[in-house]
Amino acid sequence: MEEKTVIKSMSSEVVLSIEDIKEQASKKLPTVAREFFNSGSTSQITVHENSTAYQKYRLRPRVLVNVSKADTSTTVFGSKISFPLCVSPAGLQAMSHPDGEIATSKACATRNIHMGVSTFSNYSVEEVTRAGLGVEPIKHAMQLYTMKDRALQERIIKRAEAAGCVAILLTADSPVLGYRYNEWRNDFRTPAGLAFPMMEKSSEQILAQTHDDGFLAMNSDSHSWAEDIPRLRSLTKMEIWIKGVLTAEDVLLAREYGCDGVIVSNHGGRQLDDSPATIDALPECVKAAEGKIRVHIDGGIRSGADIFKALALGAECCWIGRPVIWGLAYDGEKGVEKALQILYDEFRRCMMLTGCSSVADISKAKIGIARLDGPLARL
Ligand SMILES: Cc1cc2nc3c(=O)[nH]c(=O)nc-3n(C[C@H](O)[C@H](O)[C@H](O)COP(=O)(O)O)c2cc1C
Ligand SMILES: O=C(O)C(=O)c1ccccc1
Repeated sequence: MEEKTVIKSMSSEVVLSIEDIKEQASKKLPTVAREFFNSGSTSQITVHENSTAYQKYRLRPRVLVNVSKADTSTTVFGSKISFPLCVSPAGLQAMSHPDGEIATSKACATRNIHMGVSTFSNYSVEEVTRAGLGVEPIKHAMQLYTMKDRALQERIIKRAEAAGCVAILLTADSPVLGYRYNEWRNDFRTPAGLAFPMMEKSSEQILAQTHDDGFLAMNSDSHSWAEDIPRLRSLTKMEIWIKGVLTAEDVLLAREYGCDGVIVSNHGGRQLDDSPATIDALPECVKAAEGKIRVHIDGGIRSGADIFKALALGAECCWIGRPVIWGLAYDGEKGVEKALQILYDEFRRCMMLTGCSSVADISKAKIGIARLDGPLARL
């Protein structure tokens, strides 16, 4: 009787995986917030496939390799991070936990990884960068939209640069928001009391609009490579990355326009549904990059093995969105720390068990494609 009680309480409380954190978050978040965070657009094809597409890859371990000095670290934005992961810019983090992006920045500093700051952050870029000043200060990248109000966009750029951000992540996949049933069904609005300081908007102004209308009023759908990239280049010394690339064609354009990197991303399946899982778009993007432009990836990454597979397919670094939001809902800063710790531990063990002593050892030779009708297909 007593033993059973112990086992039951352990199984309901022990949080060991990102899935566990998601489950804990689901218990804490109101339905409207949970649906806003977790959903993709229209039929939910892409949001789902972002994660499941990783399952077709299998690992090809090498044995009897001395991995006693396995080193998971890598360099991103010219500075060393503890493993190849950064946190994607996601707006409205204070809807998940009151400490929002401040807690995320502190957890990133504890784990020594970089962080993207959304234009729709509930805390200012100055506050968020300050919170990341740990033992080894981490780097922040400012996420930017192609905005209608160019003067406001310019103020955001200048503030980000002055606050110490090292890169702009230009979100290029959102001339309009994706078609999101949950937001309309729930008449989704930013909760009272939350502000968007980078948008220079108060809680009252925000409440007057739905998310969809607010976005429509803000974002420019007349954006273009030729108009926007040279303009941004003239405004800042920060690196310029294009977030939302899914094709070789756009990687070639990013190269042509002198961008520093691309993030292969479908916005976590929230924009164009039926676009490919990012891990499936990655190979053509890496090929088109020819090592001349950096290639990162986000979307659906939920384990250390997923990070390993993305690196094996040529990504230099991975980013995560929802796992951080779930960590925040679960336990604020500690919850994000936990999510990052899980991914770090899983990635490290994955490296060691596949016989990799450094991130540079992770290559195509370490993975294959599982087939129902035959042996593992080599890449
Ligand atoms: C709640 C939420 C808010 C987001 N807000 C932004 C944003 O403000 N700007 C942006 O470029 N991407 C935004 N994204 C997309 C993320 O940057 C990222 O591409 C995506 O979450 C990665 O997929 P994952 O959540 O499956 O890890 C958001 C995603 C979510 C889930
Ligand atoms: O919902 C999103 O995907 C997104 O990009 C966003 C934009 C503004 C506020 C919050 C999230």
